[in-house]
Amino acid sequence: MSMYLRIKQLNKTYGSRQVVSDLELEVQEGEVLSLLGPSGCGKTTILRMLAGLVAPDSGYIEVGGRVFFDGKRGLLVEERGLGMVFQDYALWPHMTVAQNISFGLRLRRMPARQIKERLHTLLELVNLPGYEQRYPYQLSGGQQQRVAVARALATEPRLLLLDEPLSSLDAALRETMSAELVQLFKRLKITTINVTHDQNEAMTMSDRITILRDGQVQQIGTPTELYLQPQNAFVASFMGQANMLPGALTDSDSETASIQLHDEDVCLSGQISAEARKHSGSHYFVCRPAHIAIAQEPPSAPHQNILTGQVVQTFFVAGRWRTHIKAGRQQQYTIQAFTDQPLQPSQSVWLAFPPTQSLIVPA
Ligand SMILES: Nc1ncnc2c1ncn2[C@@H]1O[C@H](COP(=O)(O)OP(=O)(O)OP(=O)(O)O)[C@@H](O)[C@H]1O
Repeated sequence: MSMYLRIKQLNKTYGSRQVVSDLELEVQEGEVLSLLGPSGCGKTTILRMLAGLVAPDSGYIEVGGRVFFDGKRGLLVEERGLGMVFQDYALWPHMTVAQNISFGLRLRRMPARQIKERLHTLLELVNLPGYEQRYPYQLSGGQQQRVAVARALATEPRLLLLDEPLSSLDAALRETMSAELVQLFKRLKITTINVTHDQNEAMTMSDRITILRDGQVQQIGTPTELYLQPQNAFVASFMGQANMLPGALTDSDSETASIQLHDEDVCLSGQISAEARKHSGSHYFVCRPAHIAIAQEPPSAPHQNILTGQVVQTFFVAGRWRTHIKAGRQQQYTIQAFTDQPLQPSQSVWLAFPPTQSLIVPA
C-alpha cells in the first residue's frame, strides 16, 4: 500500500497561541485514521487545514500525489475534491434527501439520468433506499447523519474528512453508526480522517489513532497499541480507564522496572519501554481496572506488587461489580477494580497488580 496523505512540519498559531505544532502525519490509502484529544487540542484546525478552510502558517500537505499546500500557497477548497461531513455543514432543511445528496452533482452538470443512478447507489450504500423525497426533519438523527455521509460521497472523493459526525447521536446509536460507517469506508476503500474526542468511537472506527494534546502529537498507533503500550501518562489516561500512581524509578532492566510510590515505602514493578526508562522526570505506575486481582485475605506468601486498601463503594456495571478502593499507607490513592461479588464498604482488601499487565510510563 502506498502513502496517500503526507503532512510535514505543519504549524498554525492564532495570536500568540500555537494551536498546531510541527505536525507530522502519514496516512495510507484506504486507512481510517482518527484525531483524538480533549477539547481545544487542535483537531478541527488540522482538519480545516486539510480541507483548505484554514491557511497553515507553515508546513506541507500532499494528498494522492497532489500538493495541497507547499508552505506558501494552497489549493482552493473546491480544487481539493474532498468529501466533508462537518458539524457546521448540516443538511439543507428546505431540500429533500435527493436534492441534498445530488447538489454537488448538479453543480458539476452531471446529466439527470446519471444523477438518478448515482443517487440510487448512494442511498443503498447508506441503507436508506426509498427516502429520496423526505425532508431532513422527517428523519432520525442517525438517518440525517447517513444522508450527510451520502452527500459527502456523491462526488466520489478519495479522501473523506469527518468532524465529530456522530456527536449528536446517543451512545447506542453512535456505536452502531460508527461500525456501519467503517464497513462502508472499507468497502469503498476510501481514506478517512475522523476527528473525535470520544475514545470509544475512535477505538471502534479507526485503523490508527493520533492522540493530540495542546496541538502536539502524543502518540500514533493502532487502538490496541495505544491501549497496551501508551508512551506517556496522558495517552494512558485518555485511552480507557487506568489506575495511575505517581512515583520515582528505583531500578530497571531492559523490560521491567520498579517504582517507589510517592510518600509510601511500597515499590511496584511493571513493564517499561526503552524511551520511558530514559525519561529523567517522574513516572507513573499504570494498571487497568480489569487486570487487578482483589483478595479479601492477606496473601499467604510474601508477594511483590501488593497494596492494602479499604473498599469505599461498589457499583454493578455491565455484569460486574466495579469497586472503588482507598489504598496506600495514607489511603491517598483511589483505585478502581472489578469483582464478581459485591464487597462491603470499609472492608479491608489486598490488591495485586500483575507485573506483566502493569506499565511504568513517563508523567
Ligand atoms: N478562528 C480562530 N481564532 C482564534 N482562535 C481559534 C480559532 N479557531 C480555533 N481557535 C483556538 O484554537 C484552539 C484549537 O481549536 P480546535 O477547534 O482546533 O480544537 P478541537 O481540538 O477541535 O476542539 P473541540 O473538540 O472543542 O472542537 C482552541 O483553543 C480554539 O479556541
